[in-house]
Amino acid sequence: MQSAAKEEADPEKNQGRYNLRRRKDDGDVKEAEAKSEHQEERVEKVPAAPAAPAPTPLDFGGKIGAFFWMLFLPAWVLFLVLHVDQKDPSLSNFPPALPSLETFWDPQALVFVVLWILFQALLYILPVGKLSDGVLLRSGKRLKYRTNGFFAIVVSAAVVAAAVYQGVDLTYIHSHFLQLTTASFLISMMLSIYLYFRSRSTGPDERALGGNSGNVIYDFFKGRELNPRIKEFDLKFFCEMRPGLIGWCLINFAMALAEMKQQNLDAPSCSMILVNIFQLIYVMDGLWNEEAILTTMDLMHDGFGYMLAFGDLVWVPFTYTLQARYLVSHPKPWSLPLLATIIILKIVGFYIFRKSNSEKNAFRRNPSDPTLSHLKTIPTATGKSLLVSGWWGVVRHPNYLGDLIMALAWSLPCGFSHLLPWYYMIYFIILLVHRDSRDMNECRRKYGSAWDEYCRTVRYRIIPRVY
Ligand SMILES: NC(=O)C1=CN([C@@H]2O[C@H](COP(=O)(O)OP(=O)(O)OC[C@H]3O[C@@H](n4cnc5c(N)ncnc54)[C@H](OP(=O)(O)O)[C@@H]3O)[C@@H](O)[C@H]2O)C=CC1
Ligand SMILES: CC(C)CCC[C@@H](C)[C@H]1CC=C2C3=C(CC[C@@]21C)[C@@]1(C)CC[C@H](O)C(C)(C)[C@@H]1CC3
Repeated sequence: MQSAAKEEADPEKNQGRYNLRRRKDDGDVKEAEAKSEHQEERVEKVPAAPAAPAPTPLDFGGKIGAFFWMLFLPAWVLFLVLHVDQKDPSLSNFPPALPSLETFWDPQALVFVVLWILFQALLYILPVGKLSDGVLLRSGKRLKYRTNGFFAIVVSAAVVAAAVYQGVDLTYIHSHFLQLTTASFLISMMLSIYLYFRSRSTGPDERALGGNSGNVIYDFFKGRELNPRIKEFDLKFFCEMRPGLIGWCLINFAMALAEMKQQNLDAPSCSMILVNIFQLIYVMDGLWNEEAILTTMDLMHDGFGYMLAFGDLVWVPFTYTLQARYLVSHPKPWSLPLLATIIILKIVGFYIFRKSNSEKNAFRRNPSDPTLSHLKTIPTATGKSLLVSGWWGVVRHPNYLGDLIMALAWSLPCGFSHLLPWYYMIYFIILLVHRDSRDMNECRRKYGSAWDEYCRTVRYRIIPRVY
C-alpha cells in the first residue's frame, strides 16, 4: 500500500505492471487475440492505456434474461404509470386495468417529446462551457465532451418559467402522462435499433467488452458500441445527462402545478416541495459535476443500447417522478420533527455521495493530485491504483451508500399509507446491489490479486458492518 502521490511519481514502474495476458475464455477468440495484439502495440505509444481487454461474461441472465428484461421493463413502467392514477394505489389493486389501445397514442405528445429532445440537443451543441477529457480508451484515444449541463438546465428552467408566465398549461404533462410515456418509449426503441445497426460497422476497440456476445438480442439490449457519436455529438453522454434528467425536473414541477390545481391550493404541499427540491438538487448536482460522469461505469464500460436508451429516456423521467405524481392526489400531513429528520437525512446522504464521487473522479483524472496525497492506494498490474482510504476505505461503494440515504429522504415525505412511493427505494437497492456485483466481477477481472487485497482491506460493500 502506498500514498497516491508516491504511486504516480514512478511512471516507469507503473508501466512495468501492464497486464498482457491473453484471455481466451468466453466470446470471440479471434477478436480477443486481435485486441491483445493491438494492446501490445499500444503499450509503447500510450503508457496509461488500460490492459487485457477480453469479452466479459454475459450479464442480466444472459440471452434469455435480456429478452425477458426487454419485454418486462416497458410493461413495468406501464403498470406503474397506470397504478399511480388509481384512487387507491394499494397492492390489493395491482395490477391496474389496461385502457383501450387508442388511449396510449397521441401524436401531439410525440411532437412535444421530440421538440424537448431537440431543444436539449441544441443546448448541448452550443459552444458554451468546458470541453472535458474522457478517460483513455482502449484505442489509445481520449474523447472530448462538452460539459455544459448546468447551463442547459438553467436555460431550460428560464424557458419553462417564461412559457408558464405566458399561460402555457404544464398540467398537460400530468393529464397526458401515458401518451408522453408511449412517445418516449417509441423514440428509445428507434434509437436502440439505430444504435445496434451502426454498431455492426465498428471496430473491436470501439465496442464495449460486455455487449459483444454475438447474440443479436443480448447485444441489442446491453449495447455494443461504447461511445457512439455523430461527428462530435456523443449520443450516450447526451441521453444520460440531458433530456431524461432535465425532463425529470420538468415533470416534477408540472406535478406540483397539477397538485395545486387538483387540490385547489395556492401553493404546493410541503411534501411536494421537499420532493421537488431534493430531486432538483440531485439533478443539478449531477449537471454541475457533469465531468464526474465520465469516470462512471456507464460511460467507461457499458455500451449504448436498449438498456441505457430506455433507461435514460423512459425509465428516469417516467418512474423517478413517481413520488411527485403520487403526491398530486395523495396529500400528506407533516410535522416539524419529521421534516427536520428528512432534511438531515438528505444532507448526510448528499455529503457522502458528493464527497466520494468527487474523490474518485479527482483520483482517476490525476492520481498525483496534491489534495489526495494523504490517501492510501494499492497499485494494480494495469498501472492504475485503487484508493483504500478516505471514503473508498469506508466501504467499496460509498457513493451508493450516499445515494441510498438520499433515496430514503425522497420517499419519507410521501408517508407510509402506500408502498408505491417507496418503489424507488426498493428498485434502487436492487439496482445498486446488482451494479455493485457487476462492478466487483469486472474489477476482479481487471485487477486480479490487487482487487482481492482491496476487498480484504475494505470488507463491506455498501453499508458499513451490514453489507
Ligand atoms: N440515480 C440513479 O438511478 C443511479 C445513480 N447512480 C449513481 O451514479 C454514481 C456512479 O455509479 P457507478 O457508475 O455505478 O459506479 P462508480 O462511479 O462507483 O464506478 C465504479 C468504478 O470506479 C472505479 N473504482 C472502484 N473502486 C475504486 C477504488 N477503490 N479506487 C479508485 N477507483 C475505484 C472502478 O473503475 P476503474 O478502476 O476502471 O476506474 C469501478 O469500475 C454513483 O454515485 C451511483 O450512486 C448509479 C446508477 C443509477
Ligand atoms: C432500465 C434499467 C432497469 C436501469 C437503467 C439504469 C439507468 C436509469 C441508470 C444507470 C445509471 C444512471 C445514472 C444516473 C441516472 C440513472 C441511470 C441512467 C445519473 C445520471 C443520475 C444523476 C447523478 O448525479 C449521476 C451520478 C450523474 C447518475 C449517473 C448514473
